[in-house]
Amino acid sequence: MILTVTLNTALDITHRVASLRPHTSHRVSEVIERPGGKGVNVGRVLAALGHEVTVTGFAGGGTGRALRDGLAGTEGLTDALVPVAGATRRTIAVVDEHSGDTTQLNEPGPQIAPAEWVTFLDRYAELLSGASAVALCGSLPPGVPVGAYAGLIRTARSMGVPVLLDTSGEPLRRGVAARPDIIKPNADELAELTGSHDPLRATESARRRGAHTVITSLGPNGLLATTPEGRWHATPPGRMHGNPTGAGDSAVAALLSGLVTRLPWPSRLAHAVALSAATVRAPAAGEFDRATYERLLERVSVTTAS
Ligand SMILES: O=P(O)(O)OC[C@@]1(O)O[C@H](CO)[C@@H](O)[C@@H]1O
Repeated sequence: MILTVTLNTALDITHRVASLRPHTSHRVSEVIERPGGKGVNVGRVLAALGHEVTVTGFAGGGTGRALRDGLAGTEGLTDALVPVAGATRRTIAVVDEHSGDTTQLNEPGPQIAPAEWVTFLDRYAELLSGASAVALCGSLPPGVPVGAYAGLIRTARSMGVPVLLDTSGEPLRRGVAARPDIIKPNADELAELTGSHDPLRATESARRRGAHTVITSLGPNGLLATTPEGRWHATPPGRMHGNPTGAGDSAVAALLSGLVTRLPWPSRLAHAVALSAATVRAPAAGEFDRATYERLLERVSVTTAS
């Protein structure tokens, strides 16, 4: 089983508008509501790829109920979310159909009480004992200590479970110092972590700080991977138009899938780029267009980076 952790789960609302203009009102042409938060999206994609996956983190209130209802019945996915008194947040993605741009509004999330955090830690250790890999994903809700991911990484490492971290800011900085197996920042998050805007230098700096492998997402330009076995740049054949929300989560799903099935790095990266691009073609995060995924897989270019 692959375990994904989303401490700040979300009910993702996607609104489509003809053209987004500040200071005006808009008619929404379509509303999509889906269970979300980065690790939840990773879990949904992994389940669609045929993996057994367990999602944990927190869920509460009416939004938490809607999120859990949305997960129920997903084949291969087990809901091990810890109930909390506060309400799960909503995140709003507004897709501008004219420009193709997406604007994201992410609420902060519910206050997590100290006792709820302790309950989560117990559940996490229990779940890890049956996990082949774990992904720690997304922002932290209020009340969760800023060093939370560092502690979760240390627990996973002490139990011999490979751990991937996908977060930003101070939680990323502290998490990296706990030596995760893989981090997957985007170029801005990596620059913030290392102070360097040169992606190759920045990945080396992140590795010196503790990350074993750094997979940097370069948006439409693919992925740059710096691993103990080598460095690669994987690029899609062309630019995809659609909703990019969740594209990074699909890359994480492919990296975990490649990790547990022991795919060589170049193939892992090809899957990650193709799946990511296929997610842009789907209406919401946590979903992908299978035909696009299969078509692109043959056409992703993976070259050695120097
Ligand atoms: O606020 P966070 O935790 O950083 O990101 C949350 C979020 O924007 O990320 C996903 C897309 O990656 C969405 O499903 C989700 O709502």
